[in-house]
Amino acid sequence: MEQRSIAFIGAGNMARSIIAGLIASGYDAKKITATAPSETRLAPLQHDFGINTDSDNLRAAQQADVVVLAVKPQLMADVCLPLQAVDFSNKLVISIAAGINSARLATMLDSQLHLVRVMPNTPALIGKGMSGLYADSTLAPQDHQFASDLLQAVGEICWVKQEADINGIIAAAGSAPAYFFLFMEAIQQQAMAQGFDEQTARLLVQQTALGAAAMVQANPETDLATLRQQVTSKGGTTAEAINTFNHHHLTEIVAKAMQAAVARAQEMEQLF
Ligand SMILES: NC(=O)C1=CN([C@@H]2O[C@H](COP(=O)(O)OP(=O)(O)OC[C@H]3O[C@@H](n4cnc5c(N)ncnc54)[C@H](O)[C@@H]3O)[C@@H](O)[C@H]2O)C=CC1
Ligand SMILES: O=C(O)[C@@H]1CCC=N1
Repeated sequence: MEQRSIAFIGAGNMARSIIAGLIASGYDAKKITATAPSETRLAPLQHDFGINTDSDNLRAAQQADVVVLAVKPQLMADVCLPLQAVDFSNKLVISIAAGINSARLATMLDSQLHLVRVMPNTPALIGKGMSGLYADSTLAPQDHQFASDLLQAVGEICWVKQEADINGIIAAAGSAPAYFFLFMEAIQQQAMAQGFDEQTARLLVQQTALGAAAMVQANPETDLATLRQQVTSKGGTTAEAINTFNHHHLTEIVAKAMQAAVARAQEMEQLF
């Protein structure tokens, strides 16, 4: 991919995940700078990936071709204010923040922006990310391509046609690793309650989750319900477990949880 200079404004979990994925995919570490107010976040990034770090957001943004906004949504306005001094006319801005829309970002930076909103997720750290991307029709094809390449370096991507769909991506992918971790925690806890030690319980759940996800990936023509049915022998053990999930309305619980994620993103759009 094109090796533009990139400044990550904010060096937390998500920036680290993307940086790790980029470096693993061969991106030039010297072209990447990450910023944060404290060395505690920056030193490990410099040590682990050999990238540049800077505590000065303005300098990093001014020197970069691509500015990735990767701070918490509630900090975005404060972080953007000094960046209003940057000339964004020849820069691509990528925001990974949940709940801050394009119009608001343009106001915060007081500029017309070449902007892509991206909703990644933390498995980007190991090249298994899932990112949704949105840009309006004014984005130049080469910026569109760069954003695609950047996120494809750390996993799969899908472009959405309307900005509002980014909130759907949050619910289905950005936040979703945590749902799977929660489910895995629950299985691990119950396996321990049934007598397995912690390590064995973890192995049981992690290998099973990996195997299930790999089966989904390996059988793109087979729908998820069929894969489930293949495990579920009539009158057997799985049927009892699935009946119990259904009895307690698992599908409705998931729907409500995803709707709550979208609602919170919409609420954040008003708050920040
Ligand atoms: N964690 C996740 O799974 C995902 C997070 N996001 C978005 O990514 C963004 C960052 O989230 P996380 O990485 O989880 O948060 P985080 O709290 O781990 O990282 C935020 C970073 O910003 C830095 N920071 C604080 N004040 C700053 C300042 N004035 N200038 C520069 N950096 C500053 C902090 O030192 C910290 O390293 C958020 O907007 C979130 O909505 C998007 C998708 C997934
Ligand atoms: O929880 C959050 O707000 C962020 C956005 C998606 C994942 N983490």
